[in-house]
Amino acid sequence: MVIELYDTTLRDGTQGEHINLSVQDKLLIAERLDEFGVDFIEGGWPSSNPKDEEFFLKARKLNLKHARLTAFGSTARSLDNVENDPNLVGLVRCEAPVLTIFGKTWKAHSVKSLGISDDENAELIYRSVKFLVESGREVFFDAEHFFDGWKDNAGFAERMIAAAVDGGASRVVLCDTNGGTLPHEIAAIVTRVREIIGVSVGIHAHNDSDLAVANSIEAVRAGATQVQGTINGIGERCGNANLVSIIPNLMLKLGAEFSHVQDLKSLTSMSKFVYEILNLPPDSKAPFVGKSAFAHKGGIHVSAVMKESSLYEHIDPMLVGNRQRVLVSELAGQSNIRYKAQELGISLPEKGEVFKNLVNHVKKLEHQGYQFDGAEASFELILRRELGQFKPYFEVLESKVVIQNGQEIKAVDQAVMKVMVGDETEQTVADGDGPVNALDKALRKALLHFYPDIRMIRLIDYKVRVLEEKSGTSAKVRVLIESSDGQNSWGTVGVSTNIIEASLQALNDSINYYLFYNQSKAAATAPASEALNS
Ligand SMILES: CC(=O)SCCNC(=O)CCNC(=O)[C@H](O)C(C)(C)COP(=O)(O)OP(=O)(O)OC[C@H]1O[C@@H](n2cnc3c(N)ncnc32)[C@H](O)[C@@H]1OP(=O)(O)O
Ligand SMILES: CC(=O)C(=O)O
Repeated sequence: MVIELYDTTLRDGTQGEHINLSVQDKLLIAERLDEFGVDFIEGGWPSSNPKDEEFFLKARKLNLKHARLTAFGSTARSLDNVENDPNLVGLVRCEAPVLTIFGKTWKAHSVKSLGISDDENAELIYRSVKFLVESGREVFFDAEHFFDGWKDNAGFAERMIAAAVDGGASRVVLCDTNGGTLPHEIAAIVTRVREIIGVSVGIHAHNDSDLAVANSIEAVRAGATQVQGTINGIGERCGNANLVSIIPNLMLKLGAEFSHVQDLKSLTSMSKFVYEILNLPPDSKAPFVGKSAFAHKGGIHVSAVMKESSLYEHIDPMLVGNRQRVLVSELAGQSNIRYKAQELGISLPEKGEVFKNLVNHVKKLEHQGYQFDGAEASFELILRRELGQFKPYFEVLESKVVIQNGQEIKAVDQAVMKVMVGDETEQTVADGDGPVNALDKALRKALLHFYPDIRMIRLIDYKVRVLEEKSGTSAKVRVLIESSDGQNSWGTVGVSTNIIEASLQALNDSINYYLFYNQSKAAATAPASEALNS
């Protein structure tokens, strides 16, 4: 079965809260969708705003390999003015080869929203579609609220899609506009429509019941041959059906084919690309493409996955361009440690006390508040230290932070740091914007003389979590920091009742980790750590 992929990220996707795309953003996403193999790219509603107008103007220069650009709009506003309706005229003028218009197929909408009779609504749909078809375009009809409309008054709903087909629509796309329909209802209604209509049927589902992906798949199983949706499921309210999940489910589980999607290896990078353009953080829990989609934490799972991945993975992550990961935490068993060691290229004995000791050590530390699944670099240092492969590059002998309050002049905090490297000691003072910044600066300043490369390290994220809220200001805190050298990033952790001390632990690990890899690199040992590339 060959299914048409219709992407509406650039139209319905932008109806989602916090989503805003510039014309340039839209052009970039359109090119990427084409590269991936999407059949139809709905670029926007040309007459509804100047941005979409400009997009269609500029999109004429896109060199799309497979995809056909599609413009969206509504039926005419009035039967008196169909041929001069600004929205329909705008669709014709935008020069998109395919035009999709939506019309009312739920009687309540026709009556309450448009205030017209059944005959008038059917006529509005028929004449709007016909006008566009006569302009020489292919026209798809989005049957808005079709499932709610059909359940309320099937005769009305079916009459409206028949009017679209009479007008020349080549696809009737059944829309679950309010997203409240259940999968078994979708299957039954799509089956019924296929029996009575002479054109291909599509599905456009919204996710208000968290069922948009399931509903789209049910529609395909019932014979729909076009699937509409958005990348990462963005869209009005709870979003549209997520193509990033629909595509691999259809291809890998149902054996469906798409005309231009050859393989799915670029699915994960396409999802990330769209998040990047949207300036939104990727959803780590996203099925198929999220960072956690194939991340195993429980020891039982890891033990089995090491024997055979499919025991706890529904597909091979590489098929969609993702990868398997193993996390180390208080829920780990010896298998997790063995896996991480293998990943780091560390050879360990098959059996032995070392695993047991490490598991117990990690569990104890997590009980104290450490969290290693966000701080894999700190875990790696523990592992290597236990194996005698790592010795700290420096020792902090003394640290002191002076917090200044000033109302008239800008308050600047100051840190004093004394470190020992080999037999040498170094003492420095540094000012900072806040105590942690002062501490960070003082530590680097003290070490720079010994390790000039550490000037490359940047702190890119700093998170503090209070662990025992009931203890008030004497509560333990966990500090997680993410550092980067511009190419790689790594996470480290510190825990203490003193936020400065917790921060210093995390900073310590961060610098030690960097130095370890930098020196290994110098010694031509390729770093294999996941943490370094997370
Ligand atoms: C299910 C969907 O997602 S449909 C797409 C929804 N997307 C959007 O609305 C985004 C773009 N929309 C817009 O920019 C504006 O709403 C516009 C330009 C389309 C219209 O703006 P305005 O003329 O100011 O009208 P407004 O938005 O207040 O109301 C919508 C009008 O369209 C009418 N309308 C709604 N559906 C249809 C339809 N299928 N056919 C014809 N008219 C329709 C409404 O009845 C209402 O008309 P009224 O003002 O005479 O009551
Ligand atoms: C057309 C459309 O976007 C909908 O009915 O949801």
